[in-house]
Amino acid sequence: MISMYRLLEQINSPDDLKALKSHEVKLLAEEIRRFLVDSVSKTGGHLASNLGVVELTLALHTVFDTLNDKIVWDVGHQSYVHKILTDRRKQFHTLRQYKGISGFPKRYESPHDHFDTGHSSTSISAALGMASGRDLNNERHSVVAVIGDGALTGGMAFEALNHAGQSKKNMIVILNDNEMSISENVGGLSNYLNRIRTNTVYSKVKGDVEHLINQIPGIGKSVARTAEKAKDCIKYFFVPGILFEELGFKYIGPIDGHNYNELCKVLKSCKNISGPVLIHVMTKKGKGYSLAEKHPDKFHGVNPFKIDTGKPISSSNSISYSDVAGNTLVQCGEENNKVVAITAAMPAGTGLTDFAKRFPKRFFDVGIAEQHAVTFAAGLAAEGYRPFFAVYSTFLQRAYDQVIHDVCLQNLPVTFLIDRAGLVGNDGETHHGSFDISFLSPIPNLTIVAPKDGVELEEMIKYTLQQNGPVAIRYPRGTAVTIEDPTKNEIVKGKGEVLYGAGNDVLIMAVGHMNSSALTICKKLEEKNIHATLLNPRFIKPIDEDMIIKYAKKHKRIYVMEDNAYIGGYGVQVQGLLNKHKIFKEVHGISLPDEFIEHGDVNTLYKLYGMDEDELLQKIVDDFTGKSFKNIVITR
Ligand SMILES: Cc1ncc(C[n+]2csc(CCOP(=O)(O)OP(=O)(O)O)c2C)c(N)n1
Ligand SMILES: CC(=O)[C@@H](O)[C@H](O)COP(=O)(O)O
Ligand SMILES: [Mg+2]
Repeated sequence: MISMYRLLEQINSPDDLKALKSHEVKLLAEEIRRFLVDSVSKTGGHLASNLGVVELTLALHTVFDTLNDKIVWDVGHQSYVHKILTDRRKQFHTLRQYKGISGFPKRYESPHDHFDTGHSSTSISAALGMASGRDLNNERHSVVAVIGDGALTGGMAFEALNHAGQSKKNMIVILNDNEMSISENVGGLSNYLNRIRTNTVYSKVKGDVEHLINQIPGIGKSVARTAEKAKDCIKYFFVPGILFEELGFKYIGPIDGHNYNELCKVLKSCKNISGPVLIHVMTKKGKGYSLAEKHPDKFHGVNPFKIDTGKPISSSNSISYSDVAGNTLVQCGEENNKVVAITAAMPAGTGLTDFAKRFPKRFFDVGIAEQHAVTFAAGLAAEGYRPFFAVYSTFLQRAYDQVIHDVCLQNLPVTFLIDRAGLVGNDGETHHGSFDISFLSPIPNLTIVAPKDGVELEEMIKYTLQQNGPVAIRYPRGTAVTIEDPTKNEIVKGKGEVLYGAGNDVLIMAVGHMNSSALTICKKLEEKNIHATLLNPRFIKPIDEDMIIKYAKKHKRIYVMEDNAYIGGYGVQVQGLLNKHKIFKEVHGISLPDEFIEHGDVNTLYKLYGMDEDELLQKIVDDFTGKSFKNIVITR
């Protein structure tokens, strides 16, 4: 039987690709698209972006030798074809699984991966650094950054373009323009690129200028005639890519990003151009799989799905924490017209789609620009609005100074809806929200809360509107659980709650959604005649000193469970409090170790780091029955 991947099976390295004739490469492109859809439909991952870069990646690996030439993939979610062509096709069924290949470039994974990515807009900076290092070493290889139109909206990208244009280093920036970020791309740059794509830049501006001049009473007509004569300078100023040319780049494009032969021709010629070159390629996100072409946003990041219908294999009607946040924000927006919502190019992922539809004037998608988003929110707050910036924990890391300098220092009422706090799973090291408690806790004026479930998340969002300062609310990726709450306490600043109280043996303090498994553990301990108390801190900051001291004094063993790094986490803060009150008891931190956590499904990772129910229960029981008890923070 003829294999579906007759050509692809011959490709075990880029040298095998270079041996193909161009008509064979076109057939190979079709096989790669079939392989991508088939494989990602089983594993999940980033599909549409990779379908859009098949010919581009083939051309790159035809023209360059990536054992010597260096390619940096911005975000890196579109590097699957690169991985398939560089010795990882056979492991592709392990994509993003624990101990499988990563969904992003990883230097540890292959000599063809020259820079790890995952967060957007870093590629041009990294490539310029690599080009500068090359020149200092008197080497001569090529350095290429592949950046999408979405990633180009990130401030870092402009910082790098600015520097590269002036430094005149030999490097190539390939702008992969598919008019999409995760959702529709936004911003003036995106409009500019679209004008280039549709070649209306010059005619649009010429018309605007003439209209403007003719408006000038009296002299307008003669000036218009002068301007007519000067049209060359207008034309020059608005020819495609002039923005990049003015920054010091040689602009090439726009070219068809699906025409392999044209791409090879352009790349070959650009290899020898001195100074920085920007090649503007136009591609279609999702190309070759009609459902992804029609819905590139829905097929940006997918769970395993049925190829014929595009429907997820395991569909659930469960409500996610992001849904709860978005729904609550719509409620708040109905009642308070000062409520505004901000996203940095992640409206769907952060649950803001409904708010955007309901309050288009009070919804802002700033592009992949978290730093700008935070200070933009501060500006809105200074004008009397109540901004909610919904952002993944890991991406908020990029805007740390803006949180301190522009929001908290001025004590402005901005609320950070910190989604994906804790382990996110398959995206791995670059995407886990492992550090937000550690990096936010030292900031004065900032209130930090962690709801135990979806109900409390809703209450906490509403609570922030009664506050006048900045608040950070952290919650995880995934289904919003509901924990029966015996006390049903209202939210009081700086106050936690007792979720389970059965005795003085074990005190567990669980941060946020960790309360769900902590409650199960307490009940199982009871069956083993070990009497536990469970506290839900609710407030990471201000910490509930009275509650902690009161219960710490009474209990023999103290455990803090948090899906945050141990260092700078809540557990360390509790230990500090006990020491301050001269309560010399050890606080056992059930936290993330001082390591970057690899990719894999969340349950596997929690088990690996001793944070799942069974592991934890056993450890506490061992502790009580005298078996040696390692401090739970794992150091491998
Ligand atoms: C700092 C940061 N913010 C947000 C994201 C989430 N994110 C991943 S891909 C993406 C859109 C990228 O669009 P583009 O660069 O055009 O690539 P395409 O998927 O269109 O190929 C976003 C917003 C991220 N990876 N990094
Ligand atoms: C590549 C990227 O950064 C995003 O697509 C991210 O993978 C989305 O994560 P979620 O799947 O948690 O929304
Ligand atoms: Mg794009």
